Amino acid sequence: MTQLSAAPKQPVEGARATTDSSKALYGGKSTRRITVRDITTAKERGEKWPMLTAYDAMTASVFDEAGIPVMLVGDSAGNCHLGYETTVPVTLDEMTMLSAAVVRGTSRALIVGDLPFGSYQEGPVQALRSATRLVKEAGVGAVKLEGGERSHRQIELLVESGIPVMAHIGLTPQSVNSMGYRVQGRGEEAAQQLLRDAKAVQDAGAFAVVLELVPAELAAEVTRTLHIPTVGIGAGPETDAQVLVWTDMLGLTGGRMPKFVKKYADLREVMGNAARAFADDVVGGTFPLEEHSVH
Ligand SMILES: Nc1nc(=O)c2c([nH]1)NC[C@@H]1CN(c3ccc(C(=O)N[C@@H](CCC(=O)O)C(=O)O)cc3)CN21
Ligand SMILES: CC(C)C(=O)C(=O)O
Ligand SMILES: [Mg+2]
Repeated sequence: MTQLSAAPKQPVEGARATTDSSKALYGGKSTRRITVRDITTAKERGEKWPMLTAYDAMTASVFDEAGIPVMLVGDSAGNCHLGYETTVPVTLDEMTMLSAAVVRGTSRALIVGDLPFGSYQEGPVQALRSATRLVKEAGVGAVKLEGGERSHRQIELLVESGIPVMAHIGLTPQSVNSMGYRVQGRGEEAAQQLLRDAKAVQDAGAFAVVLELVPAELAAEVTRTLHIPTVGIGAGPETDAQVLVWTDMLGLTGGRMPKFVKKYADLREVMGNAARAFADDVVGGTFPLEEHSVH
């Protein structure tokens, strides 16, 4: 991480207190990495927390310094970072490389690596082999996989083996070819299935569960029912945590956004303007100037 080492790894004492977006989770003092246990006890204290995706070391270092306590190396890297249409083609090799970069770019956040499609569906042994790569080669502190009841055996073996698991139920994008991108849990039967999925992943030992694109009232009920934290995306305001895809919330993704996205900046415009200004300068001969030149 030589390129990034110019930025202080351990922020100077005092500077952090006012800028930290998650003081409570960090206890306002510790410089060690957040652990799964910190996340669990946050629910007992009634603290909400933010999670963002990250796919590279530099972006992750920005969020780490901003005090984001948990980062997900999401397989949304497929469409947000690698140029695929969906998350389906993403490979375990790609997730390992991106996860390693995010771990190198951070010193405080808990890093969760997403297991990509095809790396755990064969069964618990395949799941353990894949998760072990993310833990050993990339250094993630936890992994995430999609599916409730259908993935409970995978979750059990990973947890037994010492790998913390974040589950993911509701809309599970790796199943886009069979379920589409539709709201899940609407209607009594679908709501009961979501509740069964939530209990199944908790019983299997997951330390947290993502609820994606489910009605707010149902997400609130799941959050009250479970003792593990719920992480919402398009799941209303009552979940214990919220996650957004970083390129969506910073306005870089472009195109039509899902309804649940809040855009906190327009990096697409900022970066486009900068690129156009550079191009104009070069074409017009106003860059470089004398001050940018060596003799
Ligand atoms: N850029 C990006 N942002 C995401 O949040 C995201 C990804 N990519 N890729 C992986 C999954 C896929 N996700 C998606 C994809 C599409 C919709 C979508 O079209 N939602 C509609 C609602 C459809 C309905 O009403 O049933 C919307 O308008 O919100 C939602 C989540 C969430 N994840
Ligand atoms: C949307 C989140 C939960 C995710 O799985 C991803 O970014 O891949
Ligand atoms: Mg994902």
